[in-house]
Amino acid sequence: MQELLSCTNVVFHCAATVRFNDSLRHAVQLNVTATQKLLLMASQMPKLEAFIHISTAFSNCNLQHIDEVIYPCPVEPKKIIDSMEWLDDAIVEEITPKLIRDWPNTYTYTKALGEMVVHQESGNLNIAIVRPSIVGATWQEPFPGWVDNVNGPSGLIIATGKGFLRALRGAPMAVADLIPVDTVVNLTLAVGWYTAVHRPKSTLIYHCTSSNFNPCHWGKMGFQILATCEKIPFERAFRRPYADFTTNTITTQYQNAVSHWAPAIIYDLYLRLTGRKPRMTKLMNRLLRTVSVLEYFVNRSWEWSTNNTEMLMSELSPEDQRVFNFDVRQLNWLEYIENYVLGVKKYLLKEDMAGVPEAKQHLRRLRNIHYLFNTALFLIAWRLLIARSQMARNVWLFIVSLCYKCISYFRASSSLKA
Ligand SMILES: CCCCCCCCCCCCCCCCCCCCCCCC(=O)SCCNC(=O)CCNC(=O)[C@H](O)C(C)(C)COP(=O)(O)OP(=O)(O)OC[C@H]1O[C@@H](n2cnc3c(N)ncnc32)[C@H](O)[C@@H]1OP(=O)(O)O
Ligand SMILES: NC(=O)C1=CN([C@@H]2O[C@H](COP(=O)(O)OP(=O)(O)OC[C@H]3O[C@@H](n4cnc5c(N)ncnc54)[C@H](OP(=O)(O)O)[C@@H]3O)[C@@H](O)[C@H]2O)C=CC1
Repeated sequence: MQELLSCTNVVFHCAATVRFNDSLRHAVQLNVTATQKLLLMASQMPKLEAFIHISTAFSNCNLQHIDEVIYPCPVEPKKIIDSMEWLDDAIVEEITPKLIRDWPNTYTYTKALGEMVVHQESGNLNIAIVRPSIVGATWQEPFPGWVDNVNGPSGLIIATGKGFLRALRGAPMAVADLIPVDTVVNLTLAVGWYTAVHRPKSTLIYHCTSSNFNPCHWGKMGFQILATCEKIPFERAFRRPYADFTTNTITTQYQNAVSHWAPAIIYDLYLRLTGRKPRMTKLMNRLLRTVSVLEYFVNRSWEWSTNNTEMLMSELSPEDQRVFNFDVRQLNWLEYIENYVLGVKKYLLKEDMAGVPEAKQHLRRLRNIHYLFNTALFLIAWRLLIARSQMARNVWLFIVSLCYKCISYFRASSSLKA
């Protein structure tokens, strides 16, 4: 502690819980109280030049247009921190929806409270806030596509590539504000430099977002994820990668029943019959729970103003602009997403490129099983229909007699030619 207090020049405060469904108590502890404690600690650092707080572009996701300001919270963070001291877990659980109001989860709500704490308790500290949007794999450094956790889209890319996720409630034309992790790091370092050297009079907020500079949509992103999974498939897929966006509750429920639950139940039945432990329904349950907490962000678009980020870019020397590049106007989304999917394959799934031919062969087998299964299903349905309906029987007789006549005609015409 003594060494930290006496030697630190710049604090980058990134630590947080990023789980959307964390209990309010835990999220407040990590994202609000810890921020307060770190500010207190920072105020005892004589050599401190800058304190950079990492928030999220979604800390005000209850608004549609977000400016580079700290918005007031309905209940003072201090009151929330105090109440966590004496309220028991059951009561905290009960009042959570009332406290978080139109924030979709405890994560975004407590990140907003964290910003307020920074604003109220910064004292004489030289502070800046960075708000990244949805952090994705690297764009350039140390190499394209590097990723090390399943947060954000990465987990859903795995689920899509392995053929588990077939439909997602989302708006294909909604803005997908993804930002590569190396861009976030570069911008954060540049903010550290600017804040320490230029010492702005007020706390500056930097939106580390892409849509203002180079917008991309979920439709385009989903399409490229599928195209890459087709070209370089993941190993041992459950089904062929195919997915689509659904737009209303009825189609979502239909897709969940037909494309998610039915295959999982059938597969588990097959596992049981072959003496193995069923696991697919459990996995599907977890996947759909994850989807349900993420889909809020795939159904809406936000606008972030980026004046401070643009100002920072113009303040850097040409050499620093190159070394600490955060200009996403140069980013090619299709190339980036392809590298992202390959990074997920390599660094998260630990799959080797040497296994690609076998993975492709596996997809061909899955396609044949799919055709066979659909044909069998159709024949069974047809057979049941014929047994029950006179009209279906008449149609069936008509088709059979038509086929018979065609065959007789071709036979007769070929024997005439001979
Ligand atoms: C025209 C063609 C169209 C084609 C369509 C194709 C569709 C293709 C798909 C496209 C992908 C689109 C992706 C959209 C994703 C949008 C993401 C938006 C995110 C907004 C971010 C806001 C920015 C931030 O500031 S926050 C940082 C992001 N935080 C997170 O992502 C955290 C998310 N995770 C959680 O909240 C929890 O972990 C939760 C709720 C998922 C599960 O919690 P639970 O308490 O049940 O258990 P855990 O112990 O936490 O985890 C259990 C288990 O799940 C794994 N897991 C965690 N997160 C994910 C994930 N995102 N995806 C998959 N799996 C996940 C976790 O690792 C655990 O696994 P174990 O094996 O048990 O360890
Ligand atoms: N991922 C995203 O899409 C976005 C993330 N952010 C923000 O970026 C920051 C980093 O997030 P991300 O890297 O995604 O999340 P991770 O969960 O990967 O990282 C969180 C970090 O916080 C540390 N941490 C958690 N709890 C504690 C604790 N009690 N004491 C000390 N350290 C702790 C973790 O340390 P350890 O590894 O030792 O557990 C880890 O290094 C967060 O502030 C998040 O709000 C903002 C926008 C988007």
